Amino acid sequence: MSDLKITVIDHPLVRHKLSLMREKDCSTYKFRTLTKELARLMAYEASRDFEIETFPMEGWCGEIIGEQIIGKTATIVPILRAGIGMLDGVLDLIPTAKISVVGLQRDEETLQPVPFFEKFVSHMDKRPALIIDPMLATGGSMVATIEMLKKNGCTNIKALVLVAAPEGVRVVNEAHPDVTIYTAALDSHLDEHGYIIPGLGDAGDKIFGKQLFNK
Ligand SMILES: O=P(O)(O)OC[C@H]1O[C@H](OP(=O)(O)OP(=O)(O)O)[C@H](O)[C@@H]1O
Ligand SMILES: O=c1cc[nH]c(=O)[nH]1
Ligand SMILES: [Mg+2]
Repeated sequence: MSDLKITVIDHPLVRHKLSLMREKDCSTYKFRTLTKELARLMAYEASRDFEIETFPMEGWCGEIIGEQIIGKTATIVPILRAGIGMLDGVLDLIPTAKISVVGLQRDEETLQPVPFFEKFVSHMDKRPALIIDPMLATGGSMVATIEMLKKNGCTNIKALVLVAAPEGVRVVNEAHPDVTIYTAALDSHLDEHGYIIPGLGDAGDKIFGKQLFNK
């Protein structure tokens, strides 16, 4: 696995919270709360390399040197549905961020992502983009999202996922080596249905409540 390009955020708080999410009977409320808390911690790490510039400012004791993040504010890109669960956590840290939305539904038979929605904010070429989705399984949904972002001019793209499968990381690395992936855990493998093992199960269903039927 050492050939995979991925940053595992193995902070004790992250490891503890992720284990709580793996519990068999984790409630929707608890799962949703932990998703938000983890997203907040991950956003802290993923924004570590945002560039800073200095500027003169008036402080209480006279002129001082202030610091500010350079350039246009980031756009957060939740992948519908499950990515919405991470949105508030990232916004806690980057409250001025703009939000672009991508809708993809993984076909349960073919495991291919089926696009159903996209809406991007202005100046995508000038903003860092932070894609959020709890699960990176085969990598199909992430690659499709990155392609949509690049088509709209994005050049600075990061992906934040709670759990990643090695198979999917490899697919994203090969298709888009410029994209940095952050995860709370790099798990073992995918099962025959494309679920991450040990993973979290169906993250969308756990955040929103189980779907009545699948289309
Ligand atoms: O890496 P992949 O194999 O593409 O799988 C990962 C995708 O599958 C899940 O979404 P799903 O399509 O189940 O939609 P949901 O968010 O509505 O549950 C998950 O949230 C990712 O978007
Ligand atoms: O393990 C997985 C794979 C795809 N989508 C999920 O919600 N979980
Ligand atoms: Mg789902």
